This record gives sequence, C-alpha cells and structure tokens, in this order.
Amino acid sequence: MDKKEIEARLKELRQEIDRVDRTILDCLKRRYSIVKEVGHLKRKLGVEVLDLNRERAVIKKILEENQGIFPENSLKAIFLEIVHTCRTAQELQKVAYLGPEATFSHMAALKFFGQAANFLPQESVLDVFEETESGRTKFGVVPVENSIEGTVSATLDAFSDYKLKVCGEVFIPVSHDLLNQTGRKEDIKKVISHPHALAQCRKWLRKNLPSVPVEEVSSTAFAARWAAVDPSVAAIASSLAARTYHLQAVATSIEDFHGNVTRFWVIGKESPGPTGKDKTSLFFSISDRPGALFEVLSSFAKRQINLSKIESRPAKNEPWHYFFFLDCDGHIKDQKVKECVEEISKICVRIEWLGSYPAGEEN
Ligand SMILES: O=C(O)C(=O)C[C@]1(C(=O)O)C=C[C@@H](O)C=C1
Repeated sequence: MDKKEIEARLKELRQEIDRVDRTILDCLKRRYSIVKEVGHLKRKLGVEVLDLNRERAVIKKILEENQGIFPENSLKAIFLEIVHTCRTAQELQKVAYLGPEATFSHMAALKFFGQAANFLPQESVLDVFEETESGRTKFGVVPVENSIEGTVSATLDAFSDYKLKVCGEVFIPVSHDLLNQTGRKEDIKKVISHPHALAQCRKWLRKNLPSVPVEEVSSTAFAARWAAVDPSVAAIASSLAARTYHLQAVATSIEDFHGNVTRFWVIGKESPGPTGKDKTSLFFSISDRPGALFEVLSSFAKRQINLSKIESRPAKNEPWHYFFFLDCDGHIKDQKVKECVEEISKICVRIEWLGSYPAGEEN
C-alpha cells in the first residue's frame, strides 16, 4: 500500500467507526426508553423497580456472550454504567453515604450504584441509618470492616436501633496519599486524617515526618477539605479526594501494609432475593451457660455452612453481656441456611436477621 492508499483506507475505517458509534448511540437510546417502559409496568404491578439480581444476570450474560473477545473488565465497567444509567429512566435512586464528598464510602457508593444516582453525604454512620430508615433516601452506604483495623463498631451497633437490612456488599481497596496544596513536604506543619488512616500510615509518618504533629478528624475527605483551605496542613486521603479538592500529592500509597481493603454494606428496607452466590448476616445473643455458643456454631458446621466472620460486641444495656455478629455463605431462602437459622433461634435469647445479599467482588 502506498501512502495515498493508506490514507484512503484510514478515512474509510474512520467513517466505519462513525457509523458503528451511531449504531451504539441508537441502541443506547432504545435501551433507555425500553427500561423506562419496564419501570412503568413494574410500578403498575406494585413491584420494586430496582432489581439487583436482574442487573447481575444482564452483566453475566453479556460477559458470557463476549467470550473474552472485548477486554472483559472494560466490558463489565461499560455495561455496569449502561445499566446504572438506564435505571435513572425509571427513578433516580437517592443514596446516603458517610461523607463528605470523596470518602471511601463515596467510592463504595459509586462502585455499587454507578455515576447516575443522587448521592447525599452524611456526617455520621448514624445519619446514614437515619436517612435510610426515614425513607428520605432509598439506600445507605456504610463501612463495616477494614482488613487491617477490624470492625467499624458504629455500623454494627446501629443495627440494634434501626430496622434496616443489608442489601449489598462492596469491597474497596484502600490506598492513602499524603496531600497538600503545593505537593511540597517542607510546607507541612501538621498531618490530619481519620484515626484509621493515621493508624494505617503510622510507620511511614514516623520515618518520613517524625517531628510533624498528627491530628485526628472525622474522615479522610474532611481532612482533604481542610487541607484545601489551610496551606500548613497535609491530609491523608484518597486519590478521589485529591481530584475533588484540587490537592497535590506529596507522596502516594503511603500505607504501611499494602492489600488493605474496606468492606462496605449497602443498607435499605429490603434484602434482595437469592442469586446463588450470597451471604447472610445475623446478630444474636445467647444465655450465659456452658456450650451455648458451641451449639450455635455446630448448627452451621453440621450443615457445611461456611462462616466468613464472627465477632462479639458488648450489649450496651447489660454489663458483661455480648451480642454476636455472624456472616455465613448462602441466602436465608436457601434450605440449609433457613433450617440452621430456625434451629439456632431456639438456642438464642435474641436473634435478628440483618439481611441476605449478593457477595461483593473483592477485586
Ligand atoms: O429488567 C428490569 O426489570 C429492568 O428494570 C431493566 C434493568 C436494566 O437496565 O437492565 C434496569 C433496572 C433494574 O434494576 C434491572 C434491570
């Protein structure tokens, strides 16, 4: 091919790309209006408009049909965004999260709901529960545990006061950057962040900024917002916070342990139905006698139900009494989980089903 022929072919291919793009756009518009009609019909039937299981099935089918030809992670991201955006043709979901903007909870909310939702930042975990229970938002997103720091007790404790269910799970890798207005280390007179973030970067701070004082604040994003107005302060926060508050990175990935992940729960009024890859969360209390906890646990063991977490929390109204929080594989509607919960209900003084929900993906 000579230069002229190559240029002609290039022009032809670009025209072909333009035609394909128009077809994609037509398909997107068509999909959007079909989903809108589906929404009307679902409302007429009186069924919940949001159907996370159906969404999962849609994405799964697309990935299967692709047979690995289009890069898989990108295809998934594209279709997640398409489905999330089409949802807005039915209703714009209101979602409360632990704010301010650009917290890891915000990242988790974006991962679960996509860009097209009405995200409402809240000042505390309790406010997220409050907004969701009052119905001012349909869902809430709260941190539940971190792979290094452990449980977020405010979240677990809130379940004893609010009648909400877990309806989803999201994992967000936590990587911290040190951010200030200039990106220069010499300008830092104080480092501020959420206590968990400070703890996760303790060694780095001791080695690199040994004489600089640190101060705890309510969130990493609050720290970033502060650094954006105070040139003497550096915040430990996410790269999303850096973009949101126009900060420069003094150093990136300063966490002492890599592979740090936070697990979030999406809370709402109802848990979704079974998908085949679910988790169930329970909280219970037992009588103070030998073997009571053993009996509960053996009920899971004899049915080969895997436990992914068990944790005790003090019962606030009675000193030296405890509640247990437990996560197991399976859905409450799966026969063996159902039987197990029925059996342990006879052993427990109190038992609450916190929800059954599709297991989140850790990558
Ligand atoms: O299939 C449905 O029930 C729809 O409403 C369509 C659709 C989609 O975009 O595929 C949109 C929202 C629901 O959460 C699930 C799926």
